[in-house]
Amino acid sequence: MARILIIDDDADFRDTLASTLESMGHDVDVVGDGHEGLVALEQADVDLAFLDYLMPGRDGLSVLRTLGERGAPPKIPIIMLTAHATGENTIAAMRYGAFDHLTKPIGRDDLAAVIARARQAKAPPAPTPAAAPDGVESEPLLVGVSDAMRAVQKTVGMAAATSVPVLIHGETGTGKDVVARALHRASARAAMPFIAVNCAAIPAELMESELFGHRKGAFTGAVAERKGHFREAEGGTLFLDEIGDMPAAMQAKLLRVLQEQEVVPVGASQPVRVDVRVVAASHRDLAQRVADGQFRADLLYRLDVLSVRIAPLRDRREDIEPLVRHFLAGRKRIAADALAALCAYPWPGNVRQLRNAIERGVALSRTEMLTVHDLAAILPEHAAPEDVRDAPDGTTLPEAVEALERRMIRDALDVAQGNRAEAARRLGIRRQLLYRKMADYGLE
Ligand SMILES: Nc1ncnc2c1ncn2[C@@H]1O[C@H](COP(=O)(O)OP(=O)(O)OP(=O)(O)O)[C@@H](O)[C@H]1O
Repeated sequence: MARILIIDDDADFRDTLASTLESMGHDVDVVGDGHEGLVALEQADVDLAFLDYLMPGRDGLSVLRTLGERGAPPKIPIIMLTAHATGENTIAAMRYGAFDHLTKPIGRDDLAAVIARARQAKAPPAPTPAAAPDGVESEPLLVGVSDAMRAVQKTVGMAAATSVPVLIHGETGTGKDVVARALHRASARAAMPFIAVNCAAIPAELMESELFGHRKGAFTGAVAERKGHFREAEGGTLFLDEIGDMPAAMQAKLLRVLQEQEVVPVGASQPVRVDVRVVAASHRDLAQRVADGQFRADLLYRLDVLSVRIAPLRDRREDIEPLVRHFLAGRKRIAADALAALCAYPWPGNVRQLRNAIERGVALSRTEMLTVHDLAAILPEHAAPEDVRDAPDGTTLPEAVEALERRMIRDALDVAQGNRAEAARRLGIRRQLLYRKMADYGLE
């Protein structure tokens, strides 16, 4: 049995949660706003608390934040509850020391599970009291509602309260850069620079000077002093993308910088101290690169203090709809069948490909609603299933016929190398009909 505090302004929700918890054998205290909640958290002798996010006056985030600023970060696990989880409020809650961030309504099994986890936990890690920027809700950056993306958001929030290195894994286009930026923005370094460097794009011989800088005259072409990305990022975050492509000699130098917290500019005799949080990312399997002798194991351990794994988009299809709406940004609406097709598509290029597809759709469609007809232009590969029996459940006969027609027309045009008269002949239809269908399906 635990003693549990509920802080929520919604009386109905509060009472239902309280009676559920009581029926599970717990002792429950309730308060109805953030001010009382703060007092209760500082004074009451409870084992854990459920804290509502949106409350008039002092909201849940402000309660957590104030505890941190008063130097009394939550000593007990505090579970943030919200009806509207966003990447931003998830990151912010975890950043300020929430034990977990859950969405309402919360079922009995989930309640039991989180209480068990919270009771096993030791004191939650103290968040750094320095304030992150205001307006956490201003610009949604890390969009996604899937369990996989919620886990990423929570890790980003927890990592933001520290300055340790973070290693981000994910296929190309999954959002590694977005995660690194969200981490920086949620951290106490937010007002300082965020510098992103693509290690794969820098020639090996220039990398040392790019990262650590050089003195004037250090080598031919060094006509002026250069600071280098580490020093440009002073006080902030340096994002080293495609770290797996870093040449071996640079890996050794980077390891030393991480160990010593100082860089030696090319041509300089004295090291310069740096205060930089390093976030690295790779689309390669770095453990495999270590096994292949292409990446230093000691550097991997240094970088991989906290890991964030971003799943490919095809493995978190629940994120497609919120991403589509985020990228449309209100410029157009989208028809249900078009959305369903986008959700079914495998997205080998992940979120980047989805974003580009939406941009193309917005540019190429003349109506204010994107329909399934626009998809042929958005996704050139948007093909009908090879066998109509493979069509997703719920496909109607007209949709199946349309998909088949579209594929046959495209194939005939391919075989006829774009010659429409020839394609019409192969299809056994008149040229005018082919033209009309091509226009209907956006195949021109
Ligand atoms: N969760 C997300 N919410 C909003 N936008 C996203 C999200 N994930 C990715 N994007 C968008 O998708 C595009 C690709 O993301 P990003 O550049 O971060 O991918 P990446 O994994 O760093 O790619 P690469 O491996 O090529 O470096 C960007 O335009 C980014 O804004």
